[in-house]
Amino acid sequence: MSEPLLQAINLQCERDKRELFRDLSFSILPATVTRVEGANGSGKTTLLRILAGLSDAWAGHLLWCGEPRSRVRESFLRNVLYLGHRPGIKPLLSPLENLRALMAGRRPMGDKVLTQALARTGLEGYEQVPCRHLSAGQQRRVALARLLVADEPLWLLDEVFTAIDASGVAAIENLLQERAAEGGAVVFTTHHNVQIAGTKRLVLTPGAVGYDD
Ligand SMILES: Nc1ncnc2c1ncn2[C@@H]1O[C@H](COP(=O)(O)OP(=O)(O)OP(=O)(O)O)[C@@H](O)[C@H]1O
Repeated sequence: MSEPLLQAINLQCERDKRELFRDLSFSILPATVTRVEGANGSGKTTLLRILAGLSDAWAGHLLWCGEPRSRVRESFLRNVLYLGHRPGIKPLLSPLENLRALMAGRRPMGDKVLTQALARTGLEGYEQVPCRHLSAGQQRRVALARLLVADEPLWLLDEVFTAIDASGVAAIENLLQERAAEGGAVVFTTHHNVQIAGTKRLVLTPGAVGYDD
């Protein structure tokens, strides 16, 4: 069996004196898709932000490729892609400019490849339009184009299906499944009814956590 990319051991998180989770342990293996589930406010976004290294409001241990994450932070950050529940798109910039910005500091990539990624998300003809003139779903698609040019082995995706139409949802389902088939690991949250074969479930409920191992 392959080694885990990410291991969480006895994670604990409290917000405003309310415990969101404790003794939360799980492993994220290559070639897997994991869905984090739970009611509104159960801590899904909080957990993804902790896993992405964007929140310090936790206790416990996180290992990246078997090493304490804090010791290999740079390597971890190079190898993880996080898309938050807001599209993170700059409204004054065009889709192409936004995609260039989302790729900043990563693998250099020419405009031709980025334009093709935008076209695959249905944004052909909108490459140069300021994003503030795009619909909510189109803005979300700009962020999703980032996935099409991603080679990071771990994707952490918070509510990326929001505002996406039915054909877009099906395309993302396929993309995540393909990603896992290529050996990548995907952890995602959604309130949508999403079907991805073989998806593991990590369920956050107050006082208890379920995980398919
Ligand atoms: N920065 C913060 N400071 C204080 N409390 C916070 C902070 N961020 C989140 N919380 C609290 O933590 C709890 C969990 O929030 P979180 O956004 O992780 O839930 P969620 O499961 O993603 O919810 P939803 O399904 O509604 O998106 C909420 O009660 C929220 O108020």
